[in-house]
Amino acid sequence: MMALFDFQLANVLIVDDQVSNIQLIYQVLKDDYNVYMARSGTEAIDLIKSKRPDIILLDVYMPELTGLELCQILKADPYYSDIPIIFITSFTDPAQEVACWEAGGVDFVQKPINQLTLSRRVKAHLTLKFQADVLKHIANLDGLTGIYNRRYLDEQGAALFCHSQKQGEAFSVVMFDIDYFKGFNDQYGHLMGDDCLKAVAHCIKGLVSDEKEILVRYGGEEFILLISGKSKQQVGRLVDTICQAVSALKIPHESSGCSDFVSLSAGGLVCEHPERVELKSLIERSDVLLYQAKSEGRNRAVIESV
Ligand SMILES: Nc1nc2c(ncn2[C@@H]2O[C@H](COP(=O)(O)OP(=O)(O)OP(=O)(O)O)[C@@H](O)[C@H]2O)c(=O)[nH]1
Repeated sequence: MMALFDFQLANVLIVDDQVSNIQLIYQVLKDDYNVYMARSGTEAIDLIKSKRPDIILLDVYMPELTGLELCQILKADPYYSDIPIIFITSFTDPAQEVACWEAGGVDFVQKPINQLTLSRRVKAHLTLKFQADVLKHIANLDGLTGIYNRRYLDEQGAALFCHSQKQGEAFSVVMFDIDYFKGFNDQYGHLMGDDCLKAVAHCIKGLVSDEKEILVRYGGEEFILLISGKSKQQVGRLVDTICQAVSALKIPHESSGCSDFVSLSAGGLVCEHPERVELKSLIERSDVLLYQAKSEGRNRAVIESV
């Protein structure tokens, strides 16, 4: 049977101030995973940012930043909170065990380390983590078009917006809507309507970059694109490219009052200083601009900056 997850791609981080402990754990795991090692909490934070480990094996007692403190820091950060942390402990005091659970650890391995227990625990928690990742991914996708859904917008849109605010980069919200889509459904039927939605979503997605742009299906025939770090001119060019690409699909639309083919209207707001506003208000204002594009004749984009 084919393995469901490729464990060899898993990144495992060992954090311990004692080289001998690191070496012992490394020997147990090195053939099965990508193993990274840190000798202090601060070194670990750098590796966590650059390698984004799938699991962390963390010594409880370390000078400066302790394992408990590092665990608390990671659990408080939504970006890292889902990384499972297994504490490597030598304590016998139940109160310290409680402190590890309260800090957010998922499990313990006692020193002296039993190698089989260590490797089984790591495998078990990696399996749970990968299963959770898959479920989360599926929950964030729109069932019809396969692009992200509104739930993803709520989670990751906020994260991208926050990133722009911190970096002081422009942030834009663009709303797209298929013109006269009710007429399309009435004329060609809902199944053809579904195919049209899929084709349009696929077309837009192909023009969007993954890193600093988020595309979601917002409602029935509405899509939202969030863009970080682009000027009004750049956003205008991207929106034109998207609208032209959808028209170039040449999906016949006899009930359209503005084109022979399926077309888009778009409303976009480019915010030069996102630190002064809320994402919700940008979405509302881009909706007003979309409405303006509709009332000015459809098959067009209205882009403004604030
Ligand atoms: N086939 C299909 N149709 C959908 C889906 N979701 C929403 N719709 C349809 O999309 C249509 C949206 O219609 P309206 O909101 O009146 O907008 P419109 O006809 O596009 O008019 P304008 O936006 O003003 O150009 C409705 O007929 C919905 O039934 C879907 O998943 N599949």
